[in-house]
Amino acid sequence: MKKKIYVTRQLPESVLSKLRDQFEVDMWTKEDQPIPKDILLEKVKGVHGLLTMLTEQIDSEVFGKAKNLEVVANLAVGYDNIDLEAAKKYDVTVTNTPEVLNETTADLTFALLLATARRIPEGVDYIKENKWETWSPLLLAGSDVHHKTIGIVGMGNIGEAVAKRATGFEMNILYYNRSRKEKAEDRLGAKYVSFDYLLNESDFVVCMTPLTDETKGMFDAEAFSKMKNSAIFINTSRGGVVNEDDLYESLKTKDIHAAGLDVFRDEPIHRNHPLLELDNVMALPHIGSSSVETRIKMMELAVDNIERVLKGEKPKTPVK
Ligand SMILES: NC(=O)C1=CN([C@@H]2O[C@H](COP(=O)(O)OP(=O)(O)OC[C@H]3O[C@@H](n4cnc5c(N)ncnc54)[C@H](O)[C@@H]3O)[C@@H](O)[C@H]2O)C=CC1
Ligand SMILES: O=C(O)C(=O)CO
Repeated sequence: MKKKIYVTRQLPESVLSKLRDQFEVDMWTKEDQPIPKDILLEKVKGVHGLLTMLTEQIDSEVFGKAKNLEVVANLAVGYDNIDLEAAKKYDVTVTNTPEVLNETTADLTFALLLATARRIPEGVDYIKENKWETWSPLLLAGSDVHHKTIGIVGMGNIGEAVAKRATGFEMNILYYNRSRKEKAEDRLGAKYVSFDYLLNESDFVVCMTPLTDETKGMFDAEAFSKMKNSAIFINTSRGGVVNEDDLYESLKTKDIHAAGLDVFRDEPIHRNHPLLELDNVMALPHIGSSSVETRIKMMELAVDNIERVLKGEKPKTPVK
């Protein structure tokens, strides 16, 4: 009997065909919507492999129902949606998709930084709304990026790729990380500093940490109050690292200058969310790694991980 795999969102057949040859594959296909929890809890019964999106909470309830489960392959590098303790308890391997998305996510992070600093969306709207009457000296004047100080919180794979882009803009690079990254310092000229120093000194504060118990809400009123009034905050990691009420207050009172956000505590962010009312917020719908090439690489890696585990081999990218 073939082992069973359940995929929680419709993925291209070109990627899944590799699995279909060897396993029985079923998939949630409804209108590109996340699978409702009650259906997921039914579907996982009897499956050996689960290919999940970051929209699913894979918690002890799911593990408890999935008696045959051997592997959860998450289509993301972040795995805060998966209860690792429960996975361990039920002896299930968890895999993610690191590295293949580094450059693409760093591109988007830097694009968001540039767009927020130089007010690009406002410029686009200005023309579309037929407001442009003449060139004027301070029309939509933004903040410079080149030669400014960027502070990267979480100097991991993507943090380093962001720093690499900052070198092209001849920026002064500060970073704060759980541990010092001496190789990155040598290669990128980045300086390891304390969290407080980074907040005090940076013109751009970029968050690139995973969401963990430690990082949850680390960007709160106290952190924002330490930033310059001219500081721009960029978050492409996870919304949960930010206290969104505190961010709103800091932006509203111009305690910090602006924010570029790709991620939110609750996704999709509600259209009436106060942050979206602010002119100094640029919001994107969690598209950091979203280029066709990279998303396909992520899918291929997730498929490869599932295949390996179900064949009794070591996966390429297990979550440790
Ligand atoms: N917006 C998007 O579409 C995307 C978002 N992400 C997010 O970015 C995160 C980072 O991804 P990678 O760079 O691949 O991960 P990584 O594991 O290579 O890097 C994370 C870094 O954060 C550091 N870190 C962890 N806890 C910390 C703390 N409390 N204080 C300071 N530093 C801490 C780690 O030491 C590590 O260097 C992912 O976990 C994910 O949540 C990743 C890809 C796309
Ligand atoms: O990989 C992740 O963690 C994402 O957020 C989407 O690529």
